[in-house]
Amino acid sequence: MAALFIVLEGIDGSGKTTQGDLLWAHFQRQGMAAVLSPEPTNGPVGRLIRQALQGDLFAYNDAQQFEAQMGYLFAADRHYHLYNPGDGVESQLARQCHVITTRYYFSSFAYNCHTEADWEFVQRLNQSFPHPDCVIYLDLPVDLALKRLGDRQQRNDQSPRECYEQREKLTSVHQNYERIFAHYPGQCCRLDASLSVEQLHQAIVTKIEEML
Ligand SMILES: Nc1ncnc2c1ncn2[C@@H]1O[C@H](COP(=O)(O)OP(=O)(O)OP(=O)(O)O)[C@@H](O)[C@H]1O
Ligand SMILES: Cc1cn([C@H]2C[C@H](O)[C@@H](COP(=O)(O)O)O2)c(=O)[nH]c1=O
Repeated sequence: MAALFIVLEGIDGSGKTTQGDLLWAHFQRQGMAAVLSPEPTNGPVGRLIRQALQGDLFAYNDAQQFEAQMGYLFAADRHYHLYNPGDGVESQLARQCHVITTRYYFSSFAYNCHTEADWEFVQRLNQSFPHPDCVIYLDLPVDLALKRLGDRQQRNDQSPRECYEQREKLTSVHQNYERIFAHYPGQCCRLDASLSVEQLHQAIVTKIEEML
């Protein structure tokens, strides 16, 4: 059985981390090797991205210039994510280890594109990267996402709020996801992310087990 490259996508607060952790634990219980491998990564470019998202880095006044810079950085981080010899996706799959990533190039289209020129630009930056075996889109209404992010922020008031976690941006991101998945040719599964944690986990496991 070939190892799977599985992507979880969705707006901030949709439950990607929660579901990724549960799917990883499911694989472990089944005696299958699996790794959680999020984007942005914890590699050098990923750490730079985190600084930028927390507003600590660039002094762009123009939002489009900021997004173009982020598009380059995310593509560079994705190359590292896929091909770094230590724990890159390619080497994990070669070791028969499933890879569960929260976010992939879909997020670059969703978050870093505002014009048709942006879509073409992000397409060029990511065109050489492989499609995953399956992308699971956790579809959550923006209002519910904002509530969850607020609740999470109250519980972990140490974690800085990131620049994209606000209504107007997440509304635009949600619309971009609709466009992406209306045309995506690969294996894709859209799930209602407002389901309970356990219901959503079971739906994901059912989808993945169809592929094993
Ligand atoms: N199905 C669910 N029902 C209710 N709350 C949930 C559900 N899934 C996750 N949550 C809660 O919502 C918040 C966001 O979840 P999580 O961190 O998994 O989302 P995320 O998509 O990884 O977010 P981000 O993209 O911001 O990292 C957390 O506080 C989590 O406990
Ligand atoms: C991969 C990727 C991510 N982003 C944005 C989306 C999020 O707001 C942040 C951090 O991601 P997290 O899941 O909240 O940890 O990064 C992006 O703009 N473009 C991308 O390609």
